[in-house]
Amino acid sequence: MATDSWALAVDLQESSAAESLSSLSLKEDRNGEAKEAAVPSETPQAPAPVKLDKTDKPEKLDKPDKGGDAVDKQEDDDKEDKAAQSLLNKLIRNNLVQSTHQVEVLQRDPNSPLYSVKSFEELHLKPELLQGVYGMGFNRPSKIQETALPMMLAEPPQNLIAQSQSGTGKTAAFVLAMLSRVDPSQKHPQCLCLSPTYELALQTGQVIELMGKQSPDIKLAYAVRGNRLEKGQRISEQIVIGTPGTVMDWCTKLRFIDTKNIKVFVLDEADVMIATQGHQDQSIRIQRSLPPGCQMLLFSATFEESVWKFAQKVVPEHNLIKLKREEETLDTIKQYYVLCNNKEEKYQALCNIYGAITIAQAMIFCHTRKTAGWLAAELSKEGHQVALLSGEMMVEQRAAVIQRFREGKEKVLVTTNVCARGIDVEQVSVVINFDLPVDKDGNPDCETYLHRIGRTGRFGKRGLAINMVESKHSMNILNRIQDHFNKKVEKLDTDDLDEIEKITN
Ligand SMILES: Nc1ncnc2c1ncn2[C@@H]1O[C@H](COP(=O)(O)OP(=O)(O)OP(=O)(O)O)[C@@H](O)[C@H]1O
Repeated sequence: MATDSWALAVDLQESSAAESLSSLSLKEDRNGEAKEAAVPSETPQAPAPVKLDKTDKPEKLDKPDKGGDAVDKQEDDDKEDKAAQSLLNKLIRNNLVQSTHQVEVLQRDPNSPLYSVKSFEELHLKPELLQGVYGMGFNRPSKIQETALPMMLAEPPQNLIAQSQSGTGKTAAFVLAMLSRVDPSQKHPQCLCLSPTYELALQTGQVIELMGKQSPDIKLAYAVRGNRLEKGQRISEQIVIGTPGTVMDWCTKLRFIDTKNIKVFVLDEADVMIATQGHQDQSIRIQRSLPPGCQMLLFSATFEESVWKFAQKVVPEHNLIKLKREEETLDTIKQYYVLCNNKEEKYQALCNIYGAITIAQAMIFCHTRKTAGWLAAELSKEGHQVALLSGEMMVEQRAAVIQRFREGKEKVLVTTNVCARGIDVEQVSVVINFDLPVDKDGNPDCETYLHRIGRTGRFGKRGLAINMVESKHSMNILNRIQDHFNKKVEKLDTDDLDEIEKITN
């Protein structure tokens, strides 16, 4: 592995979904109301069902048939159909427009070829992995995939520390790298992946299972709390995913995992990892038990000083992919704030937002369990399908709540910080910070802010983040968050329905 570092700015133009827009076709029901946007099979991801909101509906839907001249009526209908069609196209476009970013790539090996991989084919993946990728509806790699995959798959293996915005495909990138390196004929652990939470371990496990669907000989084991093995048992699965505490026990104390053949070690969501007491030390201990030459890969959406120090400790001699601060927030996520005086006013603002725009699914973040419980109850009374997720629930219960939300059984998820990070639900179009994220000293928690708003705007989709500001103090917090990311958060007057509607344009 080479040692010098150099920098390269790459223009990130994720064009695949944008290109596919032109081929979207529309289905209408008998009323002319949009039911769904049908997407041809080569489109990388299915768009969220698109609905016309009340005011956007073509007049035809509300007007009684006046009778009269059939030709005039036909012309009227045609015009209205066109208007409906163009409106729908706009909505679909808004939901799918992809983002352009600048990624700064600092790579340690000046001689390494400058890859700009344009397709998954060019990565020379095994055919069954290519099938797995396409089977998930991925057409083209995202920038982080395009940039990181050649480094991760290079021979001899190279270490990597990589940052990319929330929802840009980091998980898919390292899953592909792990699956590529496994020798299916060898029945022992070869790849070890650490996730900071039980929920994230399960979610990443699902991605491994999906992507590895065409590789039936590659098996996966979950090293998470509650998963018990017999004393003396040895894991034969080639990939192990788990949380640091359990993985450490399985590697050291219980010896279920033989680490001597591990060739890839992945540390996901490093910023979340180090925020949890004990995880940092456990991760380092696990890393030290791995054989020399094991490839180390570390991913994070943010890189505060502490994350950076930790990353350097666990990933020596690394390549580096890093974002500039102002690129950390995604332009596809529009950010607003609403001024309120108390929690009742915040609740009213929320109702006004729901009254004005169509929201596929929303996540609402509260500071305390008490507020979360109150808000969930109020929203349920209004007839919303609400799920409540908070820290005191058992991990299995939490995973079940997230799964139901993912399946769309509930449309609103009210939560404390438990769910701020990593959870991937494609249909979340709005994130509401009912309370702004602060740390235990009451200072703005910018990392958590970034993770929370990153629950929407997944993979280039458009998203809305709305912050409820309740006092001068919380305005001050928001100002500091704006300064941190060098991004303006616009004011929104939720008493003005027209203004709320505009934010979806
Ligand atoms: N190349 C691709 N084409 C289309 N969709 C993709 C592609 N790669 C990933 N996705 C989808 O985009 C979404 C976000 O991807 P992923 O979870 O890998 O992002 P992430 O960067 O790990 O997010 P986070 O930082 O929040 O953990 C997922 O639903 C995933 O299936």
